[in-house]
Amino acid sequence: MGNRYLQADLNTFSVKRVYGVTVLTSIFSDGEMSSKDGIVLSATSVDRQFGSILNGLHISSCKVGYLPNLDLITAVEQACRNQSVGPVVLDPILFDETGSPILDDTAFSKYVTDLIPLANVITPTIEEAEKIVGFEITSDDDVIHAANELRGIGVQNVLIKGSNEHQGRDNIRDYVLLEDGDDFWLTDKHAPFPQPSGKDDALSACITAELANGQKTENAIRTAKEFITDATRNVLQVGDSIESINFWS
Ligand SMILES: Nc1ncnc2c1ncn2[C@@H]1O[C@H](COP(=O)(O)OP(=O)(O)OP(=O)(O)O)[C@@H](O)[C@H]1O
Ligand SMILES: Cc1ncc(COP(=O)(O)O)c(N)n1
Repeated sequence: MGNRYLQADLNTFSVKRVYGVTVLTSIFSDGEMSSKDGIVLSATSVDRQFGSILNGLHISSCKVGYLPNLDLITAVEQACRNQSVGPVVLDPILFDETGSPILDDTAFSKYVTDLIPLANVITPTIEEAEKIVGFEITSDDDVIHAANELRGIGVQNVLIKGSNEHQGRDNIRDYVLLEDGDDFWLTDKHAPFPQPSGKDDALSACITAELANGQKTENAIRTAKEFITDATRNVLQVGDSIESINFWS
């Protein structure tokens, strides 16, 4: 977890009146996933963290983010499969900030085969969806095809996040394919630069929080997107250097 990513999750949970607890997989500075200076925790540590939060807490839903190696994927997969963690929202982090893949082939294969099918909702970017389904996405039809392929892997609900690179300058459109086969696009005006950080984590964290609050998946996704829209329009200037989405919009 970079120093701001985890906080974006917890700030979102708090605003949504959900009590958040965490299992840390790693520690690194913002934007330094690719550096060798970060710390990747052991599977044993992750097991113990799960043990401690599951001892006495009822977990209503669970967000899974950065998992940089096979051992951590296996540890989290086992916990999600064997423990009572509620619906799983999987936010794949498959590339570091330089665009290099994070997982080696064995770990990636495990991720796709064993972790993705456990997800109630998966929220890849277009690049992450391309990596998982194994073909390039250059059109709306490709996005829809990729979402169906992800459903084919076993994930129940898919949200593929838009990208202005693929969709033009004005709008950004996320595509949603639900378990029952219903699908829709969530369209938003592309917010002007500079972009506040935290949108990625807040989107999946908000879906997770809404599921914990008992919302149906479609409502959880729609509410989360509205939350991102509002939070992106009202940039929060924290000190001199941090431009964050505004969780309290
Ligand atoms: N420029 C933008 N204007 C409005 N919404 C955006 C913009 N960029 C991304 N979003 C929305 O934010 C959500 C998260 O998308 P994504 O993970 O691609 O963002 P990101 O730019 O990587 O986020 P961040 O760097 O802030 O964590 C999606 O719902 C996406 O549509
Ligand atoms: C631990 C971690 N690393 C990277 C990102 C992606 O962030 P962004 O969407 O800003 O690239 C993230 N959400 N969490």
